[in-house]
Amino acid sequence: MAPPKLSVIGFSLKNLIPNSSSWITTCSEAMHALEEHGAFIAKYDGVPQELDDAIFLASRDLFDLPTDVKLLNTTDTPYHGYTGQIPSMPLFESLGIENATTTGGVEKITKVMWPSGNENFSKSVLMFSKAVAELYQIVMRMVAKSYGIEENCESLLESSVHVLRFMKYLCPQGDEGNPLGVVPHTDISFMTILHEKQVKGLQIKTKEGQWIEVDPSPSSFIVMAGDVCMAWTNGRIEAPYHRVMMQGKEERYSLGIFTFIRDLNIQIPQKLIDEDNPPRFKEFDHYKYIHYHRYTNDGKKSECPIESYCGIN
Ligand SMILES: O=C(O)CCC(=O)C(=O)O
Ligand SMILES: [Fe+2]
Repeated sequence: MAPPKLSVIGFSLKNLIPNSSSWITTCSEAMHALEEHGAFIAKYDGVPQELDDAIFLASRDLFDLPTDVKLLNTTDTPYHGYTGQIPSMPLFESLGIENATTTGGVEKITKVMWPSGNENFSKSVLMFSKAVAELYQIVMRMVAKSYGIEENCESLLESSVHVLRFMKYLCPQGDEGNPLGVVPHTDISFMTILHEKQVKGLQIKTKEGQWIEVDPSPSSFIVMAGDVCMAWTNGRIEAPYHRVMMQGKEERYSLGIFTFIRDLNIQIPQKLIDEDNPPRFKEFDHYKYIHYHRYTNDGKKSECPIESYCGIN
C-alpha cells in the first residue's frame, strides 16, 4: 500500500472569492482533509517570495542573538515566549511573538531584542503574520460554511489572536545522535499554520498510526487543527499528533502562526449537537486550558489533555 500523504490544496487568492465555484471545490477538499487527518498542505500565494526570504532572514537574525537577550522574551502565557535548552529536546529552540498581527505586539518584542530598533525585522514579522492570518480566516470560513455555523465562527474570528513562533533545530550530533526535534504532541492552539524552509523533518500521524512525512516548499503552508478546534467542532475535526525528526546535516528553520481565542468561551455550536452527536466537551476558556495543560500535574501527565480538561464522558 502506498504510504499516506497529506492533501495538497491550491489556495490561490484570486480563486477564493467566497462562494465562487472554485471556492466551493477548495472548501470541500479542505474539509475532507481536515476531517480525515486534521491537517492539509495549502499552496498559498498570499506570501510573496521577497517576504518569504525576508522572514527567514529575520529568523536567522533572531536566533543569532545571544541567549541572554533571547531569554528576555518572557510572557505570562507558557510557551509564548523563548524556549530553548530543554533537556528532552536539545536540538530545539523557539521564540514567540504574541499579537503578531498588530504593530504594538511586534514592536514590543522588537524593542526587547534590539533596543535601538530593527525595522526590517518588525516589518517582515507584521506582513508575514497578517498574510498567514488571512489564510486562517479563509479556512475558518470554509469550516463554518460547511457546518452551517457562520455566526459562531464570526465571533471566534473577532476573538482570535495570533502568536508567530520562530523555530530552529540543530542537526543531531554524529551518526548516532538522537534525531528527535520535537516530541509527538497535539497543539494547544485553536489552529496552527506551519511553514518551513527547505529542510524537512515534520511528520504528522494518521488516525491509523502511520507517520506522514511533510515535504517543504516555498509556497506550502501546513494547516493543522489544534486541541481547541477539536473541542469546538465536537470532535469532527481532530487535532493530529505530530513531531519533528531531524535528518541530514542541515539546520532546520520553521515558522508557525498559532491562533488562540481570547475573552470568549469555547462552546460547541448547537448545530453540531444532536441525538447522534451528543456534546463531547464542556464550555471552557482557552487560556485556562493552556494553564491546565502546562502547569497542573493532571494536565502534564494526561494522554489527551483536552479530554481530561473539559471532555464529557
Ligand atoms: O517545526 C515544526 O515544523 C513543528 C513545530 C511544532 O510542532 C510546534 O512547535 O508545536
Ligand atoms: Fe506542534
